[in-house]
Formats: sequence, structure tokens, C-alpha cells
Amino acid sequence: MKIGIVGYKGRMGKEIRDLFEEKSHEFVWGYDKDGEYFQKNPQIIIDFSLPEVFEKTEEYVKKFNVPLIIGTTGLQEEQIEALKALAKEVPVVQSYNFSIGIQLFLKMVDILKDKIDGWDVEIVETHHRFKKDKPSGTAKMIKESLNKDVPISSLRLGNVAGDHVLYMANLGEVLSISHRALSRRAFAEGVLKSAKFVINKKNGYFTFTDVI
Ligand SMILES: NC(=O)C1=CN([C@@H]2O[C@H](COP(=O)(O)OP(=O)(O)OC[C@H]3O[C@@H](n4cnc5c(N)ncnc54)[C@H](OP(=O)(O)O)[C@@H]3O)[C@@H](O)[C@H]2O)C=CC1
Ligand SMILES: O=C(O)C1=N[C@H](C(=O)O)C[C@H](O)C1
Repeated sequence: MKIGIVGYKGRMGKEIRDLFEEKSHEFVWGYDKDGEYFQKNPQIIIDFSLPEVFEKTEEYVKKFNVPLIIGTTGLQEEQIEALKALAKEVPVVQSYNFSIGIQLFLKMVDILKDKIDGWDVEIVETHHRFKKDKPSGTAKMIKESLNKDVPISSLRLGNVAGDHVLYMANLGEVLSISHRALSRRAFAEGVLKSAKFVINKKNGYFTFTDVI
């Protein structure tokens, strides 16, 4: 497929481009702080950038009339609503984490969440020093799955690709679920899966849970 990437010079943009090209897909369009790179019309747009770029992404998705995969974190509630509206015209896959491990993590949370009443519950997320948002989108997803207001601690350390730990404790024991992304490749693989899932759909709003 011919792909377009919003944020194509960024850490995730480069990882996604490398993986897709290794699998014989073509990078034909990009958008970044410096503007547009155009070689051909893309068949799909993938956005890993910043929330302030969202309106531009929306504009290009409408212009090319193609599916959108968006992994950008820190989106505002109105931007999620705008994505749902856009999904009436084209297919959209949105997730704050495209790794398989975090999907399994969320399934475990779903099993546990009704069994830890009265326990202390806290989330700790660790990311590289360059990350702009805090807390991480994934930590927000874990909190939402728990369906209760729990504290989130954010550490910004070196070059960590993405660690999430959910701690649960009563007076006698501590239980934890943890996930570590060893590199950005895990997220890029999820984006490729999502692209294959969405490329021939007409429209609809999907998450990475729907994809796997
Ligand atoms: N859902 C998931 O699984 C994952 C989500 N993420 C999220 O993806 C996003 C990107 O992360 P990462 O690649 O590390 O970040 P980077 O800072 O490396 O990349 C961001 C990209 O967006 C571009 N950009 C910034 N401002 C603008 C602007 N005003 N107009 C156009 N383009 C702009 C940057 O351009 P320039 O290079 O010129 O600065 C860069 O190409 C973040 O929101 C992060 O949280 C990250 C990993 C996994
Ligand atoms: O910015 C990152 O790097 C990451 N962001 C996502 C998040 O905010 O949850 C996912 C991943 O942990 C890497």
C-alpha cells in the first residue's frame, strides 16, 4: 500500500516508515513541522505527531478521502468527537497504544477490576525524556479500564520506550501487572496490522482492540 505519515520525521514516524518499507509498502506522502512532502496520493494516512496538528490531519484525510490510523496521545475530548464524526466518512483506527502486550494488560485489568475493592491501586508510567505529554495515553487507558480515579505517577528517564505498571495492594500482599516496550517496533507492528485491517473498509470508528 501507499502510505502517508503525519509526523514522518519523528521517532514513531521513522519507525513506521522503516517497517512498512521493509514489507514492500511505499512511503509517498508526509506532513511535518516543515510542511508537506508529496510524491503521490497516499491510500492511507498514519498520524503520530501532536494534538495541535490534528486539524491539519483531518483536512488531509478529507482531501485524499483515505483511512486514518492515529496514535497521537493527549487528544482533547472534542478531537475524539471530531474523529468519530470523521469515521462516518472514512475508516478510523485510534489507540494510545498499538502494542499487543498492552491489549493483554487491559484484558487482565478487566478481569481484576471488580475484585480489588478496598485495595490501594496506583499506576506508574516511565518514558524517555523527550516525551511531551504527561501522563501517558496508555496510563489514561488503564485508568479508564479500572473505572475509578487512581493516582498516576510519571517518570521521564533517558531513552525508555514505554513502561507501564499497575500496582494493587492490600495489607498483606502486593499484586502488579507490568508491560515494557523494548523498542518502538512493537507499536509500528500494531500500526501495520491496523493498516491491513482498515484499508478496504468504507468507514467506521475502530480501536486497536477491534483490530486484534
Ligand atoms: N499510540 C501509540 O502506540 C504510540 C503513541 N505515541 C505518540 O505518538 C506521538 C509522537 O511521538 P514521537 O514520534 O515520539 O514524537 P516526535 O517528537 O519524535 O515526533 C513528532 C512529529 O510531529 C511533528 N510535529 C510537531 N509539531 C508539528 C506541527 N506543528 N506541525 C506538523 N508536524 C509537527 C514533528 O516534527 P519535527 O520532527 O520537525 O519536530 C515530528 O515529526 C506522541 O503523541 C506519542 O505519545 C508514541 C509511541 C506509541
Ligand atoms: O510517547 C511515547 O513514546 C509513547 N506514548 C504512548 C503513550 O503516551 O501511552 C505509548 C507508548 O507508551 C510510547
